[in-house]
Amino acid sequence: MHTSPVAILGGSGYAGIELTYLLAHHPRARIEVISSDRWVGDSLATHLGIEGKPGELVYASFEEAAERAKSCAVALLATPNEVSAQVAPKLLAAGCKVIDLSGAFRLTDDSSALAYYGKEVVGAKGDVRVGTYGLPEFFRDEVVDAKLIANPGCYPTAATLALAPLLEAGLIDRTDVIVNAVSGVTGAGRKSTEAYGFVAVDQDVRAYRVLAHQHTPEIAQVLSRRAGAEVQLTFTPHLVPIARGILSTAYGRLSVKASSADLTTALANAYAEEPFVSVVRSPNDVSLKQVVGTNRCVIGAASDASGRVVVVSAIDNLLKGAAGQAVQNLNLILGCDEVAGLTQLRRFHT
Ligand SMILES: NC(=O)C1=CN([C@@H]2O[C@H](COP(=O)(O)OP(=O)(O)OC[C@H]3O[C@@H](n4cnc5c(N)ncnc54)[C@H](OP(=O)(O)O)[C@@H]3O)[C@@H](O)[C@H]2O)C=CC1
Ligand SMILES: CC(=O)N[C@@H](CCC(=O)OP(=O)(O)O)C(=O)O
Repeated sequence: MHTSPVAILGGSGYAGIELTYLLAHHPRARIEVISSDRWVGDSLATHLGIEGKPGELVYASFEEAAERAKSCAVALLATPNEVSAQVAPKLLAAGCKVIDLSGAFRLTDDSSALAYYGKEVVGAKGDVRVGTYGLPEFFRDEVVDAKLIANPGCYPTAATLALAPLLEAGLIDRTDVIVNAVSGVTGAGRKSTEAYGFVAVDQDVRAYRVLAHQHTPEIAQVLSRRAGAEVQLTFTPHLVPIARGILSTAYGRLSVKASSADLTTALANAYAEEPFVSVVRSPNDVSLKQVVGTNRCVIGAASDASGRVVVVSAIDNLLKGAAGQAVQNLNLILGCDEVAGLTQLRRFHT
């Protein structure tokens, strides 16, 4: 079967490694070039145990890979924001489509982009300001024809999948939405600083970047677009001592009378045709073990007599929150089955 050549830049990072596993034996894409300055010259077999011909591919320096990527059909960027901001315009100019896993091209509002990502990122983007937001469940039709896809952030994927259908249906008040979420440590990338080391995170839980996290404007942007009016949001992320996974708990207020069953039905109807989103009977039925190692998002909602709404959702930050979603977008761009390469994933349900 015909396979399209793709490039992975940032192949040695947590997200890049997941991309490599997902694409090494993909039915419609083949990794033509992959970058890692730390592993340059080594093979995929050496570091990841990938078998057969794909395992023989060797990591190229970023500089070389970025050049060779220009002749690929699609480049997947699993690089820091400022690196993506700089390289994406060059790849696009050469005719290569880009799926960027960083946050560099997600925010449509320039002042938010500047405030949360800084001059270095915004300045490097040139004329290419923003990408098509690659959340297939909401923007599939745009993704199919996109040249630059801004792959969503991990927290925004979990939070927006949970809340958007309820806001769209006018079931919850858009002026007071709260999201608390916990993330595993891989969410921070391969940082070797003391703050992310085993001793620092083990037996500890903490909130971080309170009222200042870069995913706040991203979640608000997507929810506002779906709701058709501005959504006011407070978002607080927490770091927990697990390797991977995000569990998001969203709070809202009913704007009309609706039972837990009504909310569950609204979500189930919204995602009835979605291969990667499951709606369960109760928020108590959502857990990380259901999703880690898969491209799935599991969602459960409930309301009480006071009008309080709670929606819990879970994803694997490295799959539905990063590499899995990127491959879902790649499948759409390549015109193949959206679930290609994403259905045989492992689950850690022990
Ligand atoms: N981790 C997560 O859960 C998620 C991550 N993302 C985003 O995906 C991107 C990758 O994240 P993650 O895998 O966690 O990050 P990592 O820190 O684990 O990996 C970063 C990768 O980028 C490469 N790299 C680092 N600096 C440079 C540079 N200056 N020039 C070229 N290459 C460079 C590294 O390669 P080497 O050192 O070998 O050269 C490595 O392969 C980031 O933008 C992140 O925000 C998005 C959603 C979720
Ligand atoms: C635990 C942890 O540190 N998580 C990261 C997740 C962000 C991320 O992965 O970056 P994107 O914005 O590209 O999605 C953070 O909070 O910054």
